Amino acid sequence: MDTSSYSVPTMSVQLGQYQAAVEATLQEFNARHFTAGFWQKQADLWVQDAEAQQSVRSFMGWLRVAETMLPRVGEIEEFAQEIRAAGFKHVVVMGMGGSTMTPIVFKQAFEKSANGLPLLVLDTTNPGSVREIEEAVSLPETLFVVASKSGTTAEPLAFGDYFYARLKELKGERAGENFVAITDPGSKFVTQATAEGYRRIFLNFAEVGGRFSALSYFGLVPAALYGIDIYALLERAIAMMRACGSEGAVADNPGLMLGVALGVLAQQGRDKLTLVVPAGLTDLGLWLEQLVAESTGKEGKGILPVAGDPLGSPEVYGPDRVFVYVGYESQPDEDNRRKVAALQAAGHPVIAILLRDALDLGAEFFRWEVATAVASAVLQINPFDQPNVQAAKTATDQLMKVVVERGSLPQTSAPVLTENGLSYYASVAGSSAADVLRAFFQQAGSDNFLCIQAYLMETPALNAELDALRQLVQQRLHIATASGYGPRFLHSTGQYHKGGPNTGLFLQLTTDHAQDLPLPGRPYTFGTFQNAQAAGDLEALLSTGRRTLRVHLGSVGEEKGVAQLLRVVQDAL
Ligand SMILES: O=P(O)(O)OC[C@H]1O[C@H](O)[C@H](O)[C@@H](O)[C@@H]1O
Repeated sequence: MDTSSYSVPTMSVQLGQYQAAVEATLQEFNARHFTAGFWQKQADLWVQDAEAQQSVRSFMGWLRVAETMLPRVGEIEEFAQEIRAAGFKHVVVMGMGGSTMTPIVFKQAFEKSANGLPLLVLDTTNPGSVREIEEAVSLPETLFVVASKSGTTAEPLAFGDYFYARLKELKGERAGENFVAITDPGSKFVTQATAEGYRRIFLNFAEVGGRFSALSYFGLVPAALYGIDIYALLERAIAMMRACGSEGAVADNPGLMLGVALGVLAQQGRDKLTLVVPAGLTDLGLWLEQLVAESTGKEGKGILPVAGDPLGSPEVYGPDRVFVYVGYESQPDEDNRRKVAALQAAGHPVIAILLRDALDLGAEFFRWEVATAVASAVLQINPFDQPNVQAAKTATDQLMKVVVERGSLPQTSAPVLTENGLSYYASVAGSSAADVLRAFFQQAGSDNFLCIQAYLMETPALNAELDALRQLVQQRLHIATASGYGPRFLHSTGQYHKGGPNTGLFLQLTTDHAQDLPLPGRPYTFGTFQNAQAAGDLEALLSTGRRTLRVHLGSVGEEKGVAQLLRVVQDAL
């Protein structure tokens, strides 16, 4: 294959006063032949402890996975053809974190091609969202792709069991025809999928970690089913590999440049990677959040990707930002570009990447994977583990044990206040909801961020309300804001929240789930599972000394409850 005809997407890096510091680190890295060591998986570039070094070495399979996958394109495309020929009309990919982020990006960035199948992604335990997917498809004509590297993650197993039981009611012993697994060789899930007669099991690669798996079966199987030219995606990724030094010394390594810039900026306090994208690329933010936050957010260090923050004028930003614009060469995207230019003129560091078309995402996945690993070397941390994600999972597991034994979640401590049906749980107090919120937000320092954690059903209306809440906080407090739906963010930015610097204010939103959904074979519902995940994470946040406020919307209703909260925040700030 000749990929030499592909150039990689352009990137401009304007660092202002940080130029000299970034150049000094680049020179130092080049002087010690960092790129050569990187491709040789030299683990002491990141960590010095022998066990941690072993872990680093064992998760670097992503470096060459695009090359490994290229000869397998035919096999994946034949499979997609088989699915179309069998009469399937929909594809639902189910999983968490790295196992579903790439299909989410593809679905938004690409138009479904004429021979592709409509694609939906399920990555939440919210009963309303599960029901929404069930109602959007014709079950017998739907292919369910259960994607889990470890094969032990609770959510994908629950999704698989739920839809398998539904299909069994409709097709009896032939239910497995509608199911495909993507998992690691030898995972427990291989045994289950085999026993249940899954149509196909794609075995991925143990040495490719979840958030670095975009260019493996996890990204490529859904892409091919959706009708994307996966050969072209890989060709562009391989062009980027070469530009990043996979075949020997290179002069301007775009992954090294980006990674050193982000790492050095974070060290200098510019640790909020604020992403600016046109409408068709907003979900790239979800992918980047997972890659960057989960890889770097540990040991009190890290880079926080801020996606979906309303883009303001320079005066609303503190000196904790680096702005990264990712857009299309051919799209003017005037409003964003004008604002980014103003930010640059005001002295903020700005990095801009221009894609020719959506297939360039193949190259960008690889650039960002390299950059994340390089930034982690600057910060001297292991990019491939996620120790604090486990803490929340363990707390949730404990709570679920209680649910199994006693039939319901244990009582939490009493709220500090209940007003108009909303209950407030916090370490700060007040005689009204506005007082509680004021006290909560008064804790914010200038380099802090607000993180909204919504264990609710994602809808366009709720998204708009959460955006309005973020905008209000940004305008009144001039701090970064982030927002995520639980449990999705638990497998992504959740690592940074508990393992990164203690600069977050966490606003958790939960509800009673008036319309719940039973989980087959388990003595609990999706709603209880989701609430246990919220409670488990709250415990993990508190145990690492994080400042939290949980607002339980009870039976007020999700959109109505958040609208009410927004009005209280307006009064409070
Ligand atoms: O693919 P799985 O093994 O099911 O893992 C899904 C996700 O779960 C974990 O929480 C990790 O933190 C993520 O990095 C991972 O992508």
